[in-house]
Amino acid sequence: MLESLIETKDLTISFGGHTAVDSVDVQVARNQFKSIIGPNGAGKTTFFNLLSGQLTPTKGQIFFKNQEITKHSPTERTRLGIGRSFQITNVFPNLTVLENVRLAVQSQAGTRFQMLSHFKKYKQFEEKAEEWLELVFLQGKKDIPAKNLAHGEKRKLEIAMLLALNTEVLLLDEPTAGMSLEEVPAILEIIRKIKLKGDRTIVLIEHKMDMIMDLSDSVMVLFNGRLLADGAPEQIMKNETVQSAYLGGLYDDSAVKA
Ligand SMILES: Nc1ncnc2c1ncn2[C@@H]1O[C@H](COP(=O)(O)OP(=O)(O)OP(=O)(O)O)[C@@H](O)[C@H]1O
Repeated sequence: MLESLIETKDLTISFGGHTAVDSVDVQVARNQFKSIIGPNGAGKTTFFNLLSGQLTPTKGQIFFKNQEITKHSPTERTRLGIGRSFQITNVFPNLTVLENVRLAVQSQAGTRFQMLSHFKKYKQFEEKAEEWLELVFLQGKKDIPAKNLAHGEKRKLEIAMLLALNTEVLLLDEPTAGMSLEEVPAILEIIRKIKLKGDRTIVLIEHKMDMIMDLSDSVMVLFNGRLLADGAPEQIMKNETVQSAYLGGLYDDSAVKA
């Protein structure tokens, strides 16, 4: 039995009369790659917002390493080890790509570097930032202002900034959203590299099914806020309830084809 790193129990949130996430019991094991799929409006992003602390549930609980974190703020959760991909709004547009990542490195460094001189510290932060930029294929762009990056490059920068926080868990919300088709393989490659390092637990929301099948150890399906299925990718694809939800005309199937 894999150790469960994140666990939700009866996790529920309602907005007015609408229950966006409805009694979800789910477990994510340490170093597992788990994907969340489901039609538009199924509750995927809301579920993420509950995990990362942007939203507080109406009912139910969230545990991280067996500690209840249901009421913890987003900052506390990041400190504990749950990181969520930065949105473009968290990027300083006028700072260079390298400076943005260096600041993220610095923000998690805490007191570890206190003994070093200011200059040495700065150098170490910068070297670490360069490593992350190399991993996301942005080393060639490190000296340009973040605002001058193309959309796909900004998404790579967000991933580098998330990696720089060194959290055990990475919550990735549609990293390929809004990208041109040519940009998608690079993102897939970056995520595969992170997975292969083997030291992170990754939860991914994606509409691209080939990517889900390629990367996931486990897939959970949300439908109308409810957990419809949860299991190995091949099982999920064979699951009749999932098939009828996806293929039975209950929703726009562009998500499956994409
Ligand atoms: N703050 C909010 N206030 C009211 N309703 C909300 C709020 N956030 C989400 N919802 C509703 O909850 C439902 C789930 O939305 P959510 O964005 O989580 O779906 P999703 O599965 O991520 O969809 P998509 O694939 O389109 O991103 C939707 O009906 C949405 O309108």
